[in-house]
Amino acid sequence: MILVDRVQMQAIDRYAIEVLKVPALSLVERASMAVLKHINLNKFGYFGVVVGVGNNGADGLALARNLLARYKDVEIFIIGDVEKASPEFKLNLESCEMLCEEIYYVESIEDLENMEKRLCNVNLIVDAIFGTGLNRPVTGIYATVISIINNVMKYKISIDIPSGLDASTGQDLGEVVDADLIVTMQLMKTGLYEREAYKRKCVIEDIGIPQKAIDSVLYGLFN
Ligand SMILES: NC(=O)C1=CN([C@@H]2O[C@H](COP(=O)(O)OP(=O)(O)OC[C@H]3O[C@@H](n4cnc5c(N)ncnc54)[C@H](O)[C@@H]3O)[C@@H](O)[C@H]2O)[C@@H](O)CC1
Ligand SMILES: [K+]
Repeated sequence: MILVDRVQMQAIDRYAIEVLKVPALSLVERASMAVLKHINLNKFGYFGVVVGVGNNGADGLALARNLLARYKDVEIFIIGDVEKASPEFKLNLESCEMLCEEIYYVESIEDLENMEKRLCNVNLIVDAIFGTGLNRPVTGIYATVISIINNVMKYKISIDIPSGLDASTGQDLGEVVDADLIVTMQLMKTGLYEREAYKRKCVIEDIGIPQKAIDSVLYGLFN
């Protein structure tokens, strides 16, 4: 099995997008469909999707859009400054806004209380706050959001990595989402592999990153 750390995964993503011209939006879409594949839609019908504003959040919004397209009930909670969001996030948000009336921006104590109350009603929580972009301790509102997610006793799926976990070292960078299932994209991350408790809950899904991007970054081929 190939293992990659955070920096290697980011370099592979970048190579695929910038050198091999794979559209970032198509990777995000594939990531969302990879997660959807692991959701039993006969069992789960009401979803809380909690997103940060990077591409992990974009994966979450694309998943929300695909669930909404199937007439599922979805509530979306956004943490962070949308002005600074990635283009893939913004595009998916525009579509979610057309399909979903339940989009909540979590900024204040009241917003946190509202989120907690609402998450108690859903059947499944999707964690799309941080992925490989997490590079420092989780503090403030992010830490509170993760502890609320952990306190709500619902089935939880983390996209790529449980938010709060260091993708390279497997260290908890503060609060970490206690996921029931982790759908990690394209390659196993060292941080997940090092921690038995996370490794057990992990599935790896191909999202269409060409092998050439992996060979170039990991083995210096094609440079
Ligand atoms: N690069 C790409 O285009 C792709 C990314 N994908 C997804 O996107 C993720 C990576 O996306 P991003 O690089 O946008 O990063 P993330 O979405 O993981 O993180 C978003 C941003 O959070 C900020 N941040 C980091 N640590 C923080 C902290 N402790 N508190 C507050 N903010 C913090 C960083 O500035 C970071 O850019 C992957 O894990 C994967 O899920 C893949 O789905 C497909 C392709
Ligand atoms: K995540």
